Amino acid sequence: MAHPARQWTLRRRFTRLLLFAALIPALLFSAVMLWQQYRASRTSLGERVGLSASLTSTSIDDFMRSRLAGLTLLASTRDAPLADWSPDLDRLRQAYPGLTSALVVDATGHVVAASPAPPPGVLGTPASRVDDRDYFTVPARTRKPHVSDAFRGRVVGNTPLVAISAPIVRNDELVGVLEASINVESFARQRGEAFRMNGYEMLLLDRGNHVIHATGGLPYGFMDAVSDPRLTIEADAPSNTARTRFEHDMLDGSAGYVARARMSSGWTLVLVAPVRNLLLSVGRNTLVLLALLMLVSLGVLAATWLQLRDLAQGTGHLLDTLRKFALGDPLDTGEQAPMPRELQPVASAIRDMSGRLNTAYGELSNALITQRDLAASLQRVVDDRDQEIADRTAELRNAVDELEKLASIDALTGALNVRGFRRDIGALVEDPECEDMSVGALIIDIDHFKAYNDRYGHPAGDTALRRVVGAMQSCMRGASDTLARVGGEEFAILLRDADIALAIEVAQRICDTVRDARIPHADGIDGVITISIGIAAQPSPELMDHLLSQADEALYRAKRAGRGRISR
Ligand SMILES: Nc1nc2c(ncn2[C@@H]2O[C@H](COP(=O)(O)OP(=O)(O)OP(=O)(O)O)[C@@H](O)[C@H]2O)c(=O)[nH]1
Repeated sequence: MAHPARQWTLRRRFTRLLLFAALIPALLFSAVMLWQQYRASRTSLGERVGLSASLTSTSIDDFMRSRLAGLTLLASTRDAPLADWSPDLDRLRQAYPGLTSALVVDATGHVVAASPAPPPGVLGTPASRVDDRDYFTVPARTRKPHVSDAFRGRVVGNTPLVAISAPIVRNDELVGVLEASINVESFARQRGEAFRMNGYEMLLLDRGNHVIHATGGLPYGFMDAVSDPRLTIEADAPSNTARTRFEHDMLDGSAGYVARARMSSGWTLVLVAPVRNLLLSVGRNTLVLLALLMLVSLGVLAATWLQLRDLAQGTGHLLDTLRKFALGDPLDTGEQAPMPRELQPVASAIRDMSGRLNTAYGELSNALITQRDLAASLQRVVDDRDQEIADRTAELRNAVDELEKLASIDALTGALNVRGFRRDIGALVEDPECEDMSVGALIIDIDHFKAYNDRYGHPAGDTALRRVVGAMQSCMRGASDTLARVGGEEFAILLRDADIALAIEVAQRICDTVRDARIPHADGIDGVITISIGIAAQPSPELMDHLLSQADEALYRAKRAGRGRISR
């Protein structure tokens, strides 16, 4: 079975083409680009986080070194008794912002001067002993400046602190330690917030891997011990060297880069950069790209739909024009109609075609008129010929009928001859309406006709024959009776619808009429021509030869009985 042709529209096909030929490749291309961008960004993130860790650790080191230099200078140059250093401590704190407090500790670990000034009565008490703090014990032991681990203030406040300290040595003897506490917030918070704004987390660990500072995204507080080996760095690592690794399970399961840098103070700076932010960035780029693609596609679709609409209007106008032209209207390809220039050649072609069609139509009409005239004249000739043939046929038929008639009639007497008689008998036998019709037959012979010819001559014999026939015909009932000359002076009469009685009646009348005609015949009966008649009849036209034979036998009997009579 033939399938109907598939229907499609330019707009739907163009939409599919745009989808398959442009949008899907664009999406694939975008996916590859975004994947490459993600890979490059990931690599770049690793490099950046390492560099940032290195720079930040150096920056914090510089911060500490600059303050430690001031502290060392003061510790090595001041000659006044330790208890009188409070004004120097104040100046030191003014010169180096970020110093929360400054202390002068004697060689036994007692605070002897402080800035800001402690509550009255604190100095000189056990509460002012700091000989358990590393910022005292280390410089006292090593006679070198020192940067402490994290601790909380005891004498002045309870804030998260680190300390820098320098030994006070006079004449090669330790007389005390100059110490300054630095609020961790002063050098760590701003840096940490800057990193957080970029999606990083910052962790600053002291030598014992206790937290000096941790940004809000990390699960650590001040002085918490950090044992995660991915965040710490071995003790013998050189300073200012960032070590960056990619870890798969950081910060609540997110993967990310971890950069660790050992500082000259012995602290460790850790930066964690989760790639989740990269994924968010890639996701944002993806959304922007998709939105851009969508806008471009919608723009292309809108432009194409408008073009197709204009094209459809133009072609629709041309089709209307052609339809009207086909219905007989004059052609108007729309000089005024809005039509794109691309369709103008089509309109021009239609105009040319219509011109040729009009010319061809005119020529065809003329040819049809000529052909119609020719056909009419030919028809007239044919009609004339037909009429002529019909006339000739009628004449021939009449001639044939005449010939037929002549061939059936005896030329001497005008009665039917044997051929005509046989034809009548045949028609009677064949006629179904005469199937049950009784028929009678008379066989008639002129008596002593040889003698007549002998006495009066043959021409007189012919005349006598014609007179006898005339007499017999006068006795017949009409068209239903047939008279035929079946021999030289022998006749037969066929009587339709006649039984034997009627046949006898007609035969007797004929016999009497011929006698009464009184045609002189000196050798005949009573001096006139007489006839003898044999009669037969039967109830149907069947076996006509038998009927005629019976009549012939009856004639024989009439002759033998003396002639001039009838016999059955
Ligand atoms: N004039 C003339 N004579 C004819 C014609 N046809 C036949 N005859 C004659 O008719 C005669 C018939 O004679 P036959 O047959 O002997 O019979 P018949 O003399 O009539 O004697 P029966 O019939 O016995 O009374 C012959 O002499 C034929 O020549 C014809 O057309 N014209």
